[in-house]
Parts: sequence; C-alpha cells; structure tokens
Amino acid sequence: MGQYAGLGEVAGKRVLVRSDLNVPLEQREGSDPVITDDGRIRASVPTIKALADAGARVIVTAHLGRPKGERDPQYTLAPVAVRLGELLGAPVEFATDTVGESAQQVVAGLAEGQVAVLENVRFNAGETSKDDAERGAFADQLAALADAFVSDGFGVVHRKQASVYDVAQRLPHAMGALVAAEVDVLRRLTVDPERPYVVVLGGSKVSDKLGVIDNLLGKADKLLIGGGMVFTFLKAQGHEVGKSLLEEDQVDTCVEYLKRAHEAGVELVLPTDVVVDTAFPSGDRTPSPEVVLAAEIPADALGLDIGPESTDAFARALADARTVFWNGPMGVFEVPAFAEGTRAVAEALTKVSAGGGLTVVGGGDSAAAVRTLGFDEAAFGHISTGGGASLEYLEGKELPGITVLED
Ligand SMILES: Nc1ncnc2c1ncn2[C@@H]1O[C@H](COP(=O)(O)OP(=O)(O)O)[C@@H](O)[C@H]1O
Ligand SMILES: O=C(OP(=O)(O)O)[C@H](O)COP(=O)(O)O
Repeated sequence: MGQYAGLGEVAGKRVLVRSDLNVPLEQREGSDPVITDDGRIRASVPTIKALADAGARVIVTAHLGRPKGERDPQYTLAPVAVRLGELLGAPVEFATDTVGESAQQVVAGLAEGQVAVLENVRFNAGETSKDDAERGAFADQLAALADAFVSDGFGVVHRKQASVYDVAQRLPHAMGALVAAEVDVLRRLTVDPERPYVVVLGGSKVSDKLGVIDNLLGKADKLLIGGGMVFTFLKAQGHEVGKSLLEEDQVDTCVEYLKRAHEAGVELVLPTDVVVDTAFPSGDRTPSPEVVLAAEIPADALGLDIGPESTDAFARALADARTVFWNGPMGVFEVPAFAEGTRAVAEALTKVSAGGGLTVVGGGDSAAAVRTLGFDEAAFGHISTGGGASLEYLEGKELPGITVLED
C-alpha cells in the first residue's frame, strides 16, 4: 500500500475512489444494456482491490456518458457495478443515487473490505458545473461520504469536475495505481521521443480535440487526421462535406493549422477518399457504404470512414515511425462497413511495435476498437484508458485532476 502512504492506515476507513468506468454500452430493445468492452472496468480493478484487501470501505464514484446533470436511465452505472463485482469476485453494493439517501445508507452499511458503486456522478448538475461554488457544494456532499480520496480515473484527469478536482481539496488524497502507471508511460512520449514521431487523431469529440493540434504541430513529425476530425479540415480546404460531422466555428482554426503545418515542415496527412452513407448507422438499417473523393462528398451523404486510398496512405505514413500516439477511431468502427480505416491504422501500429518502436493507443473507444477488431493488446506498447487526458498530457497542459493531488 506504499502508493497510498499519504492516507495513513486505510483499514476501516471510508475511501472514495474516482474511477473512469465510462465503457461503451449497446442498448438492446426489451433487455438491459450490454457492455461491449469492459477494458476500463478491468483497468480500475487493481486499485479498488488493493484498497479492499487492505480493509478499506471502498466507495467508487464514476460517470457514464454525458447525461445533462439529471437522472437519465440509459446512463445508469448499475450494469457496470455488476461487471465490477464479477471481476472482483465479490459482491458490489450499488447506490441508486450519488450523494443522497441511498448513497448514505449503502456507505453506512459497508463492512471493512467491501466495495460500493455510487450512481452516475453526472446525474448531478454540480459535477460538471463551471460555477466553482455549485461544484464545490456538490463536492462537499461527496466528501461527506468518505474519510479519504484516491484519484484513479485517468480518462477524466483533464476535467475540472467535482469528483475529480474539488473533492481532492476536501479530503486527504492520493494518486491511484492506474493514474500513476499511465503518467509513467506518457512521460516517455514527452521526453525526447524517438523519431519519426507520428500522431494519429480521429474520433468524434472533435471540439475537444481540435485544440490539441495547435501544440502537437510543434512536437510531432507527422499528423494523420481521420474520423470525425476530417470534415472540418476538408471544409477548411474549401470542400463541401454534406451531412458529415462539422465544427463550423473551427474552420478558420483549421485553415491556420494547415498553414502552420506547412511552414513548420510537419506532414499533415488528410484522407483523399472517404466512405460515406446517406444516414448514420442505426440498428434497423442496413448500411449502404460508398467510396467517394474527399473533395466530392455529395450533399446528402456523411463521411463515416476513411477510404481505401487513404488507408494505404496512412499505413505508408506510419511505416517508418519509431514513436506513435493514436487517439480516436478512423471511422464508425462499431459497424463493420466503416471499420476498415481503424483496422488498417491498428495493423500499421502493430508493425511499428514489432519493429521495436513505441506505440500508444489512447481513449475509451480507441482501446475498445483495437480489442473488438480482434487485435492482441500485447501487440501495442501501451493501451491507455484516456484519450483526451493523454492528448492534454502530451501537449504539456496542466491536468487539474493531477495538479490538485500535488497541493
Ligand atoms: N466520421 C465519423 N463520424 C461520426 N462519428 C465518428 C466518425 N469516426 C469515428 N466516429 C466515432 O467516434 C467515436 C469515438 O470517438 P472519441 O470518443 O473521440 O474516441 P476515444 O474514446 O478513443 O477518445 C466512436 O464511437 C466512432 O463511432
Ligand atoms: O471517455 C472519456 O474520454 P476519451 O473519449 O477522451 O477517452 C472519459 O471517460 C472522459 O469522458 P468525457 O470526455 O465525457 O469527459
């Protein structure tokens, strides 16, 4: 328990652990949602188990998805608590609220070494509030449930949120084993990475992640852009993108990035072809994928993957890499018709690893993608549980959930 030395003896103490249990769920008509990848739950187990084994009364707090500060049944953590119990090999109590009567009762009933999960912390508006007082008031309620706090949700350490940041100011605190291990690997990418250093970006959290490019242009040798990021860049190049994901207010920023990449000699690789469909894939619809030139996306279509020509170009750009960081799937990989770009990038990374290079895959969905597409985790240097968090760490930004632990 050296990791938690700052907390003193944990036996008998109520220890609040912030984990990142934000796993992909498939909603199924008429039955409970199914966890399609439990990687983040598995990654959270060692810290929870170590504390429970040491006799702590462990209270796990976490979020799922982005509910809008109120109860939303599709984002309940109940199935996650069940899975955590299976992985721990011990029953896990579940509180049907986060800080209310149920939470208080469940915590009061916890024996030494027992584990409880509180309902989705984002069902409370205070969690993500930009107002310090509102966030603080909610953090007070969370802190009242516990004697100590362990921060182990690496995927959220870039969020200045009550259960990540404010609660650490209110309780004796320590960094969890997962956060410590993640930071250890990522540090290797910031200190003199072996070159060429290639960063691959994709996914759908476009507004969150476009900003990181600013900083990466000064660090990486090549930047490969796929996924939902592509279309704001294509628009910046003067192309129409139909119904694709687009951050209209970021187009000028992308124009600037294109210019700066050119000036800095950074190779910025954008897809030249994309796989489109006329609607976003949904359960009851058979996809009808079509490959079009990136410069000629029809008005009624939306881009859902990078095309075959781009896939080859991305693989070529990765072939001589010695360090690679990849965050964000290249397409809607959950649907086989739009998974090829993601598969090809994953394949290219395994080759870099096999040749002795360092590859890091970061992000809940990116990690889930490599696993669900059948890749062996051992074929990558490191699979990080955090996408946005890793990117901000690599940028050299201060991560509120980590700096707060240093105070
Ligand atoms: N072109 C696209 N349009 C819309 N969604 C996309 C596109 N490409 C990828 N996605 C979606 O992005 C999601 C993952 O994005 P993100 O959360 O940013 O990644 P991560 O969790 O790895 O950080 C996936 O669910 C995938 O379906
Ligand atoms: O999924 C997450 O981040 P990621 O998609 O950047 O890996 C984390 O659980 C954080 O979730 P958030 O981006 O809704 O704050």
